[in-house]
Amino acid sequence: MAITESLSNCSSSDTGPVIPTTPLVTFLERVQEAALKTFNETNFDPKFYVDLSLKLDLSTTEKAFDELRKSANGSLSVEGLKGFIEKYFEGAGNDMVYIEPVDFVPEPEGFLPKVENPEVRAWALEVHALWKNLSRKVSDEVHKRPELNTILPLPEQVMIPGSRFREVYYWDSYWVIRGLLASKMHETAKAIVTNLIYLIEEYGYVLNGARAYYTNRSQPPLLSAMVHAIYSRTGDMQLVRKSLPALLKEYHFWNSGIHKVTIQDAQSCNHTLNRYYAMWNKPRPESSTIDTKSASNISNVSEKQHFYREVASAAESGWDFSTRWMRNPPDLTTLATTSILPVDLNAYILRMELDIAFLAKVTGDNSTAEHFLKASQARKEAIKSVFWNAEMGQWLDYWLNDSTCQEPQTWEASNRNQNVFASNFIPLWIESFHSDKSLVKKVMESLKKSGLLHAAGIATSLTNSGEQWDFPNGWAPLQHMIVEGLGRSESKKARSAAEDIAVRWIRTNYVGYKKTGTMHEKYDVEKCGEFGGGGEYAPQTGFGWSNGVVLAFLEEFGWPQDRKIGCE
Ligand SMILES: OC[C@H]1O[C@H](O[C@H]2O[C@H](CO)[C@@H](O)[C@H](O)[C@H]2O)[C@H](O)[C@@H](O)[C@@H]1O
Repeated sequence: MAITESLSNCSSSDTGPVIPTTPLVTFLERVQEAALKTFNETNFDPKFYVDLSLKLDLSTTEKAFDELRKSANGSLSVEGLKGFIEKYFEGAGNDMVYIEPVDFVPEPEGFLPKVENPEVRAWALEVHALWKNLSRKVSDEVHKRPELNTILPLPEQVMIPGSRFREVYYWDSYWVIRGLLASKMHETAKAIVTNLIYLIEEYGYVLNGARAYYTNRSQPPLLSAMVHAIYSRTGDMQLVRKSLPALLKEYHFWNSGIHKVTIQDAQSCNHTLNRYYAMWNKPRPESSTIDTKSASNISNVSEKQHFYREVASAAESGWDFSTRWMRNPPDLTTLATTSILPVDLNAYILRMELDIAFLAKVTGDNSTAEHFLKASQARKEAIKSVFWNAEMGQWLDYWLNDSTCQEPQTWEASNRNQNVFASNFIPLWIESFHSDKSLVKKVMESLKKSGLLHAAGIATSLTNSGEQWDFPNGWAPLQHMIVEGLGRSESKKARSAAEDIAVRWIRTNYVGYKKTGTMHEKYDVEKCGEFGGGGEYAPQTGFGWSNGVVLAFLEEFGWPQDRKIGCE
């Protein structure tokens, strides 16, 4: 359903805050632009250039670049630019150095006790060993001279997703941590949380990723879920005490200003819900050349800025990019992320409220616990009233009439986005919903009929748009949240549906690994053993959250001796 006509025009002009980036990032974007023109590569990756570290200070490097351009009359030669990059920059990725995880052992005691099949066990140990490939710490050089680098000087070791993603990412870290817990690597899991807390202390929220060009947005907020998961395994009270002030600060970030919207429902009740809203209105530095091209047909300056904000806000959602955020799919220029109240974001914030209530209670802070419990009850009502569609048995994203005009907006049934996305099932992940047996039954039936379930897992959407957060791609985090929601229900049928999806997902990851020797960032749910594609960058391997979800699934469901592991 294309939503254009009913929406007023004032949403197309740009308003909202902008967090300026650093002069280094701006300079690296110039190098990126020059590299695209000069190298003319088919596989050009703009992110590579904004990940470079300087050998000398910025003004010296900038001066040398300007001189080079002047001497070449603006048109650089391949050798000239290559020589300049070699002379003035460290290689991308040198800012993060390998570190042996302190708690890695090749076969941890009590590792995946329910995995009986020897082939699967051997593979699970190989996936476990991949933590060694992904383990990094910020180099001493960066700590000495942070201004020469776009990597941020994190205090502890991290797990990176892999390949072009050479830095820690916010929401990826939740599934990395779930995998680390299955691998009994509790210290590494805690170190990741310490880094994310550091980002909240420095910036007020957890950044999309730990680079200077990600300071204008966050990502799906799952820090509370990380702390909850680690505490449940380790009982570490010190971690809880250290995390709580940061979680309160993060909660404030999401529940104030631009991220907060009030909706009046059909019964005239006001509800507060949240949306993604990046504090940026220029091309994303890591994809500057791509965004500039995408916006090339938009001539009005304010409309261009608005488009860039919608692009960055889609990146904040973690679903970059998807028809989910487009008024006229698959036209990327119609991205309207800030005009949507997303089901999944609000489920995550409900989870944050419940987690904070739980964590406050264990520290004995009953008044904070009470306050957040109340907030969670209000949000549960809001999710029911604004998103739930009983006929479809799904929670639907809600289109705001406008992203800038007066509040409260009045809820209208026609503003619900009736298209099917995996996110329509994410509330199941939250205890408040999966504890309701009849609700789970309804949602599970809906999932089965939705068209999302395929041979190799749950598709992201039903639209094959060429974007990576659409059909036929399946992503580990989405499989995990839906499976965990169904699996934690009291319904036997839901638990068996959960296991069925997990088995399909494990099989495709296994066969893909055997074929290519690596784990992938996303998979094609129509073809068992095939990795996914689409989007603005080449498919990536490594891969943090895929490894984490396979280990978490194997820990939960095991693998019997006689169950076949190949594609069916
Ligand atoms: O460089 C383009 C975009 O890449 C990131 O997004 C994708 O990778 C992330 C790391 O695995 C993942 O968290 C995200 O869901 C993916 O879509 C990055 O997060 C974007 O901000 C960036 O523009």
